[in-house]
Amino acid sequence: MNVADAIRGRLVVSCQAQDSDSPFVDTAHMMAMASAVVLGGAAGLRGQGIAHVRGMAGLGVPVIGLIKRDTPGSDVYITPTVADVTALAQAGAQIVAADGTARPRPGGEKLADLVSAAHAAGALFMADVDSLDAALAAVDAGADLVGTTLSGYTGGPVPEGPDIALVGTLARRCPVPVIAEGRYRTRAQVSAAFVEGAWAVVVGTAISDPVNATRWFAQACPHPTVEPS
Ligand SMILES: CC(=O)N[C@H](C=O)[C@@H](O)[C@H](O)[C@H](O)COP(=O)(O)O
Repeated sequence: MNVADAIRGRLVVSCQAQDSDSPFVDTAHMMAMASAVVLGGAAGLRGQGIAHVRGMAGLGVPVIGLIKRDTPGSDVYITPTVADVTALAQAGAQIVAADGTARPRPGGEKLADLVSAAHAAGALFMADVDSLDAALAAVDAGADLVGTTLSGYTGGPVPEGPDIALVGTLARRCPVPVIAEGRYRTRAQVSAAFVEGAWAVVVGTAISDPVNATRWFAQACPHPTVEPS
């Protein structure tokens, strides 16, 4: 079975430490989290950074790897460069995810350069997009999968819920698997994405980030939470 087929119709869990002071920055702690979600039925993992990707690659399910890094003069922060793509594939990511928006990349590199680097290293390429236009351009550049990961994050306020409508639009217009990702918090949202044609759904924060998930619940309480400094 190829890697894309292994996640078809199934849940992928993104295991990322969103806060620099999260205990899950530590690779051993993150491997405990990743092992737990595999035990619970995650058919794939999405991981950030070489150390975490290398660890997750030993857990027996496909890994979507990315590197988040700020780059001077560019808004692109998910796997900005060709070198990042190669390093992730060499660390064991069978799918490398990178920013697939129309925003200029650092160093003038093109999306097609990143796709070629992934393929040269034996990995598939997932374009994290924010729109139909970006998805179509990514497919033209050779992307193997497109994800709605960056919808809501490239301008204006970040919406509360996932962009399920974009999943449907991409599924109808793109000849590659469409991965629903970004702000999936409930089982109903996951089911709705599959109805719209999602190939797989990625859930992150709601499952694997207890720091931010705790904040959501704490904010619903009548007394404000004072977070430890
Ligand atoms: C926008 C961006 O940088 N998204 C990142 C992509 O890898 C992660 O921070 C998200 O946690 C991931 O996409 C899963 O989404 P959610 O945690 O909402 O389920």
